[in-house]
Amino acid sequence: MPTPLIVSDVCKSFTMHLRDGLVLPVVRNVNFSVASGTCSVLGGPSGVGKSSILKMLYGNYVVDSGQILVKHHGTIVDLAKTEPRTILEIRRDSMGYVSQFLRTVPRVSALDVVAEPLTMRGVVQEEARNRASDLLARLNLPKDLWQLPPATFSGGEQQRVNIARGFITDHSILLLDEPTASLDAQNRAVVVELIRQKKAEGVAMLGIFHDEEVRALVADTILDVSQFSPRTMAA
Ligand SMILES: Nc1ncnc2c1ncn2[C@@H]1O[C@H](COP(=O)(O)OP(=O)(O)OP(=O)(O)O)[C@@H](O)[C@H]1O
Repeated sequence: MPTPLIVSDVCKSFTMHLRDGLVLPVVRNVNFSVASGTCSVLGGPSGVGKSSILKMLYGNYVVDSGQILVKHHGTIVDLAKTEPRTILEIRRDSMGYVSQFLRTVPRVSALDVVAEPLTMRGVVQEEARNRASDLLARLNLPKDLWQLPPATFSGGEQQRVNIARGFITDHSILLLDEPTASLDAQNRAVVVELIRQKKAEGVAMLGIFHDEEVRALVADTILDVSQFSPRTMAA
């Protein structure tokens, strides 16, 4: 499959069980694909459903209907219908996600937080740590922080640990949820360079970037999510 991510006729609504089962439709008939070596950016106004789409694609939100086809171990899997065990396998081997905020684990050093996606896939610890060091250095995280757990790091430092953790793998699909939100100009430029490198390696990326300058530098396509919003359809 030259296109590792295809989203077909996906609909999603939220049911508010504490509000007498009120149903809030969020997106309808979502159709798009992301080709290898490209970065598509989800656009549209606040609340239109951009983050919800990323969360559906990562398997955090269940969809009402439609298909989310991902390339995994040489086959095509419909993530919308597959079992949780396969979703975890897809996350480990095929699809990465850089969230806006780092979920810290007590007592695990920043270096090992970054190295973990590789050790989980069987890379020996020394090599994984070397690759983690390269990325942390590239992202200008001070070396004296590498052995510390990131819980007390600043917002921008935590985000850089998170970016390093997301970019360390060779996943063929990468989802990016505002990876540059808390970064200064120097580190934003590093992230733009990392994204370009992933494109050259053939990775299919889908992201949310509110920073227009970064968006212009990385986006091959901008997908206006308003076209999938029942609210704008009704307006
Ligand atoms: N877990 C949830 N339960 C109920 N409603 C939700 C949930 N997650 C999102 N929503 C609603 O879905 C709509 C879309 O939210 P979403 O976060 O996807 O928008 P967005 O386009 O990413 O917004 P922003 O640019 O402000 O981050 C909003 O109206 C939001 O209130």
